[in-house]
Amino acid sequence: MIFRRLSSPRSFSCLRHNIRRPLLRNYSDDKCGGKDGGSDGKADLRTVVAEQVKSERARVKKFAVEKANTKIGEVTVSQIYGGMRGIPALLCETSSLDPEEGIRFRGLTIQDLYDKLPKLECGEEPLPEAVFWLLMTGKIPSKEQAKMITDEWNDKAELPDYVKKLIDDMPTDLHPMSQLSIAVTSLNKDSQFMKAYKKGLKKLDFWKYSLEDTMTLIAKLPNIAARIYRNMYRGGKGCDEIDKKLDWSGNFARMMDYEDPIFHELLRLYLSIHCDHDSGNVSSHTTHLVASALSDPFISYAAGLNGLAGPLHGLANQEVLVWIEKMRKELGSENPPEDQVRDYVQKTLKAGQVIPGFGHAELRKIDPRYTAQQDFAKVYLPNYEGFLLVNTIFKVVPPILESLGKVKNPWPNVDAHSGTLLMYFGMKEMQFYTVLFGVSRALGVLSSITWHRAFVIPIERPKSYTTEDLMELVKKQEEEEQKNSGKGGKDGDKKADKTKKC
Ligand SMILES: CC(=O)SCCNC(=O)CCNC(=O)[C@H](O)C(C)(C)COP(=O)(O)OP(=O)(O)OC[C@H]1O[C@@H](n2cnc3c(N)ncnc32)[C@H](O)[C@@H]1OP(=O)(O)O
Ligand SMILES: O=C([O-])CC(=O)C(=O)O
Repeated sequence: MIFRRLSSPRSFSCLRHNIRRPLLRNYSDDKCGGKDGGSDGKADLRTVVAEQVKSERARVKKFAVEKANTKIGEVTVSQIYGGMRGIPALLCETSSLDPEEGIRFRGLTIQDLYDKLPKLECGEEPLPEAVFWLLMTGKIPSKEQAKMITDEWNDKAELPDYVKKLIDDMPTDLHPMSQLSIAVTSLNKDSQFMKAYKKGLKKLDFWKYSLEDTMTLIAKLPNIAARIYRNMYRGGKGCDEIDKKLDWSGNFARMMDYEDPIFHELLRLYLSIHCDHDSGNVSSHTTHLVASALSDPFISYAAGLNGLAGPLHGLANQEVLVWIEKMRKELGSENPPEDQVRDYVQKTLKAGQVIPGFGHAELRKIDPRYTAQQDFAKVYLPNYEGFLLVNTIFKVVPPILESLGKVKNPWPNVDAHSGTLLMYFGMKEMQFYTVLFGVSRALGVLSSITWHRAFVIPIERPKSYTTEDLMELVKKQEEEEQKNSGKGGKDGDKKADKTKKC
């Protein structure tokens, strides 16, 4: 799979051969983006969503009532002990994950994001603002609509003083994901959802106030994350003012002190592709679970961030670089040869550790988010030793994992690539990488909260069993089956006898 960037002449004339361009500021005049985004391509997000909520609510209600008793799956004991793989239990309007093909955002592949979403003038990467519009509405925004999102997020980006102080007072050796989660949690002081709820908000209006909190939260995320970054790695120095001519990613990059327009493009790509991965993954499911108790969007998303901070989930992008750096140190080379990398992989496995960035609980092929990043690297950093090493690892790891005979997916996931790209542009602080993932994930999980509230989905409360209860349940079921097959056997014998007589 090769993403548009490689074949697009625009990428060569505008960016690739002109790397020292000033910051990208304007929305492009090309044909990307359409009238599809809302009636005439001019309607604002709230109007478009309000129209959709009316019609979708009725459609979903009709379906859910008419098909209430239709079975769509069964649950086995192994699924209960095995992390609930494959149990069809969750709703996700914003994206769907096919194990072979990878993610689709509201039906669009990553390639479609390149082809269809509006971009900045001379920009190649999809704009996260446009991705957000897509996730919220299922429609492709016009440039004007994407710009409305940029403008609103820029207007709301300023942090309250108490949040600035809270971040500044945190120890700089506290993991940045913990800092992000704490800062986001503190924002719920001004949650519009909770304020309205306390006054007796009607269920059917829950979504409106969730959407308001969503816009406030996403707008402030770059400011929070960049402040954490500056405190931890720049001695608290640097700019925290929004440049209203820049987009969400451009401002985020600038506040972290990255001026290179190609890094801004990388951030647009990064923040677009990490946004959503259906709702079964830990961060999305956690956010949904907590939100189902009518916790406000700030604390629900903070809960999701805490899940993202685990090494088997989002923290894997940090772990990949930690692992690569250890390998380089031990092998004494920036780009060690294949046979040495192979030995190092074997050594990691023998030590009982996983190879970070490989494998997936749901995907069964190369993650298209990995491929999108690889294509970016092929254009902008083809000879970078870090990228060459990523390619060597890509060659070496899958056959080894396959040979173990137990790994269901030996291929790289999104985390196998992201850190190396950041490293190339000078972001060497690996601990920070998952923060970028977390900022992006807000786009998907917060859109989902709004839609789940529009559909008035109740509090999540699946049934759980003790092992004793489960054994008893299975025993009874087996007895029942035996009894039935016994009956079936007798009937069957009679039928067989009749056939003989005939
Ligand atoms: C954004 C994301 O969250 S993407 C995932 C990021 N995480 C990583 O990259 C960490 C490395 N990968 C892994 O640990 C796993 O592949 C996971 C957590 C992603 C998926 O886990 P599972 O669905 O349980 O994978 P699977 O069913 O293939 O596991 C079967 C066995 O293979 C092992 N395995 C799976 N992936 C790997 C790996 N990359 N390296 C070594 N062993 C692995 C599992 O640990 C398990 O071993 P066990 O039976 O001895 O316990
Ligand atoms: O889908 C998953 O389980 C993990 C993942 O890749 C993501 O959340 O982006």
